[in-house]
Amino acid sequence: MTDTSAAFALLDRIQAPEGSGRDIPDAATREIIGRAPVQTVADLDEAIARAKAAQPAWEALGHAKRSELLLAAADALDANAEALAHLLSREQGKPLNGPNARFELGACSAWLRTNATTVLEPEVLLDDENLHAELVYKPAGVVGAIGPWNWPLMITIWQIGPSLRMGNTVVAKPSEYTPLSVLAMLSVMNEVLPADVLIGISGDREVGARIASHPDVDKIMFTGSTATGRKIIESSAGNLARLTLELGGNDAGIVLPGTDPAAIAEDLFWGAFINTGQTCAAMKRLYVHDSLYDQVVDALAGIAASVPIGNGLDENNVLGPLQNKQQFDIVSRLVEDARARGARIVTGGEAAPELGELFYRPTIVADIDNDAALVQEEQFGPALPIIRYSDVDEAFALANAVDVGLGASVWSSDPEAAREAATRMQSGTVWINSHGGLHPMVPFGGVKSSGYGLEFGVAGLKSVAVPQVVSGPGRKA
Ligand SMILES: NC(=O)c1ccc[n+]([C@@H]2O[C@H](COP(=O)([O-])OP(=O)(O)OC[C@H]3O[C@@H](n4cnc5c(N)ncnc54)[C@H](O)[C@@H]3O)[C@@H](O)[C@H]2O)c1
Repeated sequence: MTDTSAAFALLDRIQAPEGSGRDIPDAATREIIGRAPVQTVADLDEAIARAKAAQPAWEALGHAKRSELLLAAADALDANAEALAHLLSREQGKPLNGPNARFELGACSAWLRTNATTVLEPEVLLDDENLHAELVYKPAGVVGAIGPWNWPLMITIWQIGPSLRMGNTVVAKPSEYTPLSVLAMLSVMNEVLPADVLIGISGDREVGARIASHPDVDKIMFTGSTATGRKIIESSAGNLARLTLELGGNDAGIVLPGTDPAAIAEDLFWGAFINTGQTCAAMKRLYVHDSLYDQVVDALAGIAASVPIGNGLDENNVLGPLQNKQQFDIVSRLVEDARARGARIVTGGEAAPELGELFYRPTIVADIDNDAALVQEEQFGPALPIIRYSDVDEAFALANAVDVGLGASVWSSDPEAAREAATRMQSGTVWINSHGGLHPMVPFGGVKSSGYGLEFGVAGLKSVAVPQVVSGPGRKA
């Protein structure tokens, strides 16, 4: 096990005084690692008032100075990356190694640097004899950022980086499952940012609901479940706050005929099992052509049965526990339902209590009907149902026959066929021969009930701005 003392030093900055707050367990061992402050709606109101008061001066600093400060915040994150990764690993459960905690910290500073250096220029709409019209982008004002527990640091950065870059101030509420690592990260960034530009608030859903309905919140960046997204739409109706909603998904992958299973097996596996499957844009169901079905199932089962799983602080492990009991129960229930329906559990399909209370073995389920709950619901865990198909059109029809559309993927040895097939997927993003890869300059967002609005790149800056048309005399004036 690695040394966690630096992580505890960060924790001491933000946790509630002894005898108060809410105990937060280590996801793997269930030991209590710290106490989350329990802030109230009154605390939130006060935080929003401070953020509102700080906004004009932050905007007035200008792009160059804000960029400089955000780059300094990214440096501060890098300097504390190892400590934050340890805290994240304990609280969230993801291992330090693999595409997990250290990877998440690396993504945080990379995204922040891209935000800091991306420029949103005014757009000239018309420039003729009579009229010059352009669109300029101004900060929305105060942004309320509400995040989930699966990639808590990275998703918080996705929400706050563009917001700060554009001159908004931010009140950020982490999930009640992972408040400590997010508050610690914000405290590191606040070493270099002006006071009240970025305020963390640790509260429950009541506090989240108040952010959504608060008259002084101008923009809400929400990432979480579709059910909560719907509530936020309702709560924000009164003040018409602008919304970016990144919601749940049920991503499909389709392996087309003529693909080499050995060449894609590792990428298929990580496309589904990254972060123990607790990833919004992880592959949650895989459709494989009859001609390759057995080979793909065997290859994935071989990886699933041998991948190192256990406590995230052990450098050997690359998969950890489920983050919380609720999620553990959902995955267990869906796999049991598949078993009861006669699906074949090729590997896994059971808890791993010798590793800890919330560990579940990576699970491959074959010969499963498309209408099984494990296929139709967002299982958000380490279980991949693999559905056999013989007709490509039918595979696309089944893949699209859900009410969500976040990511999707098409796998083929023929790049032309893959490109042609890709656009048939009803999803915000479709990847070819990979699943889930994101880039800070490439927009990301969902369609259907996976939400609306885009994050990342220039589109992400627009989403935290309000456009204004400036219209004046044309060239002949
Ligand atoms: N589309 C994406 O980019 C993306 C990314 C990550 C996770 N997700 C989705 O998030 C879900 C998992 O996250 P979760 O379980 O933390 O989601 P959740 O909806 O339960 O909670 C998310 C956040 O909303 C807050 N909240 C709860 N009720 C609220 C209310 N009435 N008003 C305002 N805020 C409220 C919670 O306190 C938490 O901070 C999955 O469905 C996953 O697909 C989506």
